[in-house]
Amino acid sequence: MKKFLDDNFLLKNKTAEKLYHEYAKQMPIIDYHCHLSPQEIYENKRFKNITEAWLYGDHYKWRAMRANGAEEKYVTGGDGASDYDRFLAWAKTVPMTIGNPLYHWSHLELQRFFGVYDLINEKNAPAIWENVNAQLSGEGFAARDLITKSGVKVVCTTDDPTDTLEYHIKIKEIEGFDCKVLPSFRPDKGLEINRATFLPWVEKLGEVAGGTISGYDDLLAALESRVRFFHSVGGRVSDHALDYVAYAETTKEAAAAIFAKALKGEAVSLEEEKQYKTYTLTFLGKLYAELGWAMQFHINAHRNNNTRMFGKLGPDTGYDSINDSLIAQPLVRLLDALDAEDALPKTILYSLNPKDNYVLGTIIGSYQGGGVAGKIQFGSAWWFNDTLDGMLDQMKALANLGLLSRFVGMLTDSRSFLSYTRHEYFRRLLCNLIGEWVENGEAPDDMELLGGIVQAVSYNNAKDYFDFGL
Ligand SMILES: O=C[C@H](O)[C@@H](O)[C@@H](O)[C@H](O)C(=O)O
Repeated sequence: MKKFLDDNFLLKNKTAEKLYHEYAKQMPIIDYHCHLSPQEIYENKRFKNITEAWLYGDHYKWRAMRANGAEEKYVTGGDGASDYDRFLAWAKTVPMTIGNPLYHWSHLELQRFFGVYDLINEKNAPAIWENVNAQLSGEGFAARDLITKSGVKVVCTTDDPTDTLEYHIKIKEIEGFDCKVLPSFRPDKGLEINRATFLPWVEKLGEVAGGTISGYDDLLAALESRVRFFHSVGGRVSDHALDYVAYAETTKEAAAAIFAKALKGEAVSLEEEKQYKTYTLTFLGKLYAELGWAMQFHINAHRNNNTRMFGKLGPDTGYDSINDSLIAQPLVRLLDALDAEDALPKTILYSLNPKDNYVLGTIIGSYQGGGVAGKIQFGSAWWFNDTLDGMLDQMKALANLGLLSRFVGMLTDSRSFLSYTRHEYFRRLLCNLIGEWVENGEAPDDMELLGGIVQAVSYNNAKDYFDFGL
């Protein structure tokens, strides 16, 4: 029987072991999509205990704790629940997460950052609490230490166009911090024309862009000015949550008329919403292409399902799920509208629904070119799919349909500074997948070729693909 979480964790043959230990393991990390706070990075946040580091913002853990019957006060705090109470509730939950990546991630994080090899459970909780907190209170466990220890060379945070990016600018001045912290342009609030957040956001955009937005031309000019500002601070990626993919034939005049209706507080139909989103997103896509950015589409999330809890806790609190909208036709038409003008930027397509794996894996082949290897990417298994099965399915679909060798690889998409072990998790799976091909005679035992591909998918492809200036 294989020992739990040993050096050859997830590596089931000698070739896989060789590929991981001699090629993947030492590669740095480019985490091109996450939700870390640039302020916490700049201020070099210290964590008062493992609860703050683990449970203050991780809705993956929150979902598991709720499913395990933990009272909400132990999940998201409040009602007098102490940090130790919350940690103990998590420690009681972990053994019940067998089969969920949380079980592996939690133990990997204890091992890699704190040298703790105890199983996480109620019995060991007091000792883990004491040991880890003692380390967190010492040197080497502040936010930037955890990034540096993990070999991270780029962190792309997720930022609203109205953000001042003050912390990204300040971080550039920090001596000796060998990691770029770059903003990602996330203009969802400016696309979601039918949400309550839209008009307040337009007003704020006008303020930061230096002029009242009284029409669609003003909006587009303001969006462009913010894209160029993000670019000036080092931003090279955008990110769009397309909970459904909108496409509708339209014109600038039609989009402008729809925007004018919204400004007046008039109802905008779904068809009009699609027209507004289509024109605005293609406007942005052309700008991304001009600037050499990579455009990310995160598709088919079904968000904030629990109205009662959304009212209490807000978004990204563990009440989301997978959407099952049909994406092929609108997505092809959106991408083709840009490509038709030779203005399709580098694009990374993620869907939360694995039913879309072969749809995305084939759509990307329709728009490759421009002399850019892997220009259009099938993005890594995302959120509910960054599991062993989900990541394997995505990589196998990409290998079957496109070029796994040109994949820009994993990201954490996390709000926790301890999540970099997700890259190790991914790399082990990648090495085992390729190792099995070799052991089965489906790939040559050519370690120069395969080791090169492993290092490319682990780091070098992302280094070449994104214009991060590495
Ligand atoms: O892995 C989970 C993610 O952090 C999830 O919360 C994000 O994907 C967020 O909803 C987004 O749209 O960027």
